[in-house]
Amino acid sequence: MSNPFETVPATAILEGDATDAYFERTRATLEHAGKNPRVVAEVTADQFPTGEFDVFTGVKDVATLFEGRGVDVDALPDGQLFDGGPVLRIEGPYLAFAELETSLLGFLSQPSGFATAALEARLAAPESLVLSFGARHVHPSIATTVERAALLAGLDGFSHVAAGEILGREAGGTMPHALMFCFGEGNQAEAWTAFDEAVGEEVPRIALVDTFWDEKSESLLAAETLGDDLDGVRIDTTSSRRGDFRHIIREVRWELDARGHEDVDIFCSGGLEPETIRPLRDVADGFGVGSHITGADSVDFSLDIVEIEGKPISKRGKLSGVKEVYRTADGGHHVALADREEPSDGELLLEPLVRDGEIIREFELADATDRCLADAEAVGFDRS
Ligand SMILES: O=P(O)(O)OC[C@H]1C[C@H](OP(=O)(O)OP(=O)(O)O)[C@H](O)[C@@H]1O
Repeated sequence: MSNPFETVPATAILEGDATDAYFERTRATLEHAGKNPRVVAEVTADQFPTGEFDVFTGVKDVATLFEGRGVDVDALPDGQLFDGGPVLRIEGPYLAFAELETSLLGFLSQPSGFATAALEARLAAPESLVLSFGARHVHPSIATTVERAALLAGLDGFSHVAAGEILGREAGGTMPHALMFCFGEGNQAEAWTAFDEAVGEEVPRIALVDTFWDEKSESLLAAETLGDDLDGVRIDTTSSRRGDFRHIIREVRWELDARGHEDVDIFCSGGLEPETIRPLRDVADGFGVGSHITGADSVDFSLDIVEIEGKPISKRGKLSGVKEVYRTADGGHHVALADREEPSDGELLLEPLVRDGEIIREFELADATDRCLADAEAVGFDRS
């Protein structure tokens, strides 16, 4: 079978078949009527600033989508934070891109949601190791999307191997409860020893210590078993057994230190949210975050024609006319009509992405991460 998982292939996306049926009917109707007006269309989430910022990403795939199409596209840089107004603008004959709307919005909406949630986790523990562990919660075909969004928001790593091969980054992680089960209760030391003997020396020795006995007992046994080979322990305590999770971590820290294991790090995972990470960041060394990122709401972008044959137009509730968005010196997000005076301290945010079908922007993930973290500071991104 050529498509055993029934996923939409890249060829269908590029050819405009990954579209809502009514766009095909729109093409048939406009061609029948001999209409193909020159338009300006804008992608927005909120017409006016709301005071809440989101991370913009997915624009690399949008550039690929529009390559070779006879239109001009401007967009925010990858990783830019935004709050209202256009994040992307298309100019050209409407039928040059009509069917692309569905994929265009999909490429932006879900990844921007992932990246915004990942930024929340990142800023909940700025000095800690924070890893993306949520690939298991999404369809395998978008695992790379999740992991790229996590890296863009500044997370330190991720778990999905195939995504790592695409992104050019080594996937990481610790060990699953399944490994402990296969050795059985009472044989935890055998499991950790076998792991230490079996995996490459570059792999951190982080023992999972919450499977059968309490976290302190298993942590001390792991330290006694692996000695200086032990890099850390992972505590993934099920919520029904957590109680005062911070106290558990402090107790494990105390008992490890009391026995000379100050170098053994403590990692936490399991249903972690920014509000649960913040109280742990001074007692734990790292966090694995999954469902907070993968369960993020998509950013509700829509594409609206705002000018047609040079004249402003909009549907009720939307704002007509070609706009620009600016980062102001006080970290604000200013939206204004493009033909009006720009704010004196405003930095224009929309930049050329595609010109007459040619991609004219480079995409370096590290640059996007730097931009994301710098802008988060500039705007005072705070979801606490
Ligand atoms: O989605 P989140 O809840 O934030 O966490 C994702 C973590 C937690 C989960 O633990 P388990 O479900 O116990 O899986 P495993 O036994 O494989 O560690 C698994 O280790 C993932 O890496």
